[in-house]
Amino acid sequence: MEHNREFEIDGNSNPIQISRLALDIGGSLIKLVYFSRNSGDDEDPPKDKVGVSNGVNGRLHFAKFETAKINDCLEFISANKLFLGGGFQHQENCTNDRRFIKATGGGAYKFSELFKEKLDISLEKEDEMDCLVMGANFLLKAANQEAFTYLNGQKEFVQIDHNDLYPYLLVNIGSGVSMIKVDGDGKYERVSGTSVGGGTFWGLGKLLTKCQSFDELLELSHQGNNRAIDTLVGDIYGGMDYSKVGLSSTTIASSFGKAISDNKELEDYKPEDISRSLLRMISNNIGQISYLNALRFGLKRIFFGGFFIRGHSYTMDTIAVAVHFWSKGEAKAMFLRHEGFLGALGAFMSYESPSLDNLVVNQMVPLPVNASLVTDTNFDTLKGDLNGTESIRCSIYRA
Ligand SMILES: Nc1ncnc2c1ncn2[C@@H]1O[C@H](COP(=O)(O)OP(=O)(O)O)[C@@H](O)[C@H]1O
Ligand SMILES: CC(C)(COP(=O)(O)O)[C@@H](O)C(=O)NCCC(=O)O
Repeated sequence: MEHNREFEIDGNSNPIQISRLALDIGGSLIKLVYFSRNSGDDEDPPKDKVGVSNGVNGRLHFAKFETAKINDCLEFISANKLFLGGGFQHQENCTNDRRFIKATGGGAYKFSELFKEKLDISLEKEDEMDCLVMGANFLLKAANQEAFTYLNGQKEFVQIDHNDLYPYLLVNIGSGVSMIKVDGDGKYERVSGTSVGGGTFWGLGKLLTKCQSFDELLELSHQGNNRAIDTLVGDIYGGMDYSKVGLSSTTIASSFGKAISDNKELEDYKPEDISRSLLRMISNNIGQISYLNALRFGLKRIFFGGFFIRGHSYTMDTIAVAVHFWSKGEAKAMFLRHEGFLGALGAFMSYESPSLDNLVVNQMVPLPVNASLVTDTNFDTLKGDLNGTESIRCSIYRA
């Protein structure tokens, strides 16, 4: 049995002690969150009011892998010995030294045997919605500069009032989309969802453009013009607005509508235009359904997470405009810097056992006022897109 073992990862010269790893194994991506206490860290541990050390400094690391390449993920965990830190054995029963990792998402069930077989690790399953909500609540309360609005190309961080956070709508855009009304810590209801999500964009986009990666497809959308394929109100109304019902000539009347009448084949359209229309169609649709659900429950704030967003300006702009348009400015779309890691963070925080490490980690959840996440100086918050393989400095305090 190896507890609190120190070892090196990432070629860093400082010994790093990994004390927690959690996974979110989704339909498209596997997300990893792990905490390291870096013994080379020159900062003093956090102290309480009377100067007693009451926490640890360290780093939260984020990484992701395509679910289809799960073997790369297993190799990463194994090569970096991420499962060897303290607390990975069942502490409440000393005779049981089964190694386990907290895991959420459908893959925690699907790949359970594979983890056992390849790494001799049991996946301790945590409910996906529980984890999403736990991760979102934690970030909204504990992390600095986490939530932001995006309108007219401007990103603006939102100061979250901890006493006025609930209720809100959490929209997680992964392979599919879940919409969750959140009323408090552990208090939520999944009120809606749609199968037209990130998997749809990537799947259809791959078929229609022959792109080989999600990033390529997203990059293409930058250069495209959706008017080449979408039918606009003006196309139907002879260049005019349909002002009586509030539709301007530039509003999309029918996504991909031009493909019917253009008498063109798929090859006649530019892949960048296809990508742009697809991204717009899906983002618009999600924005609209989200707003309708917010309206259903009288919610004014909608937080969007999930890796579909990828801090991509056009995606966020489309979603924000859809929410603004349909709500006539009443509801607000907000995005999260750690968008894709909500579930993994929730799983990370669900460890429970009485060692110091566990105690410290557990304190992150109920006592967010005392927990602060400090942004790594290497990470430019304004550029966004925490893409995986980054880390953030993190001080975790006890009460
Ligand atoms: N590198 C990538 N590879 C595949 N999909 C990606 C990538 N980056 C972002 N995505 C988008 O993110 C979606 C998955 O989001 P995520 O929140 O991880 O959901 P899931 O838990 O279903 O895997 C994909 O369907 C795709 O739209
Ligand atoms: C089944 C899921 C919760 C799985 O989560 P994911 O891996 O997509 O993040 C999600 O894909 C979803 O909510 N789909 C939409 C199903 C529906 O409400 O129609």
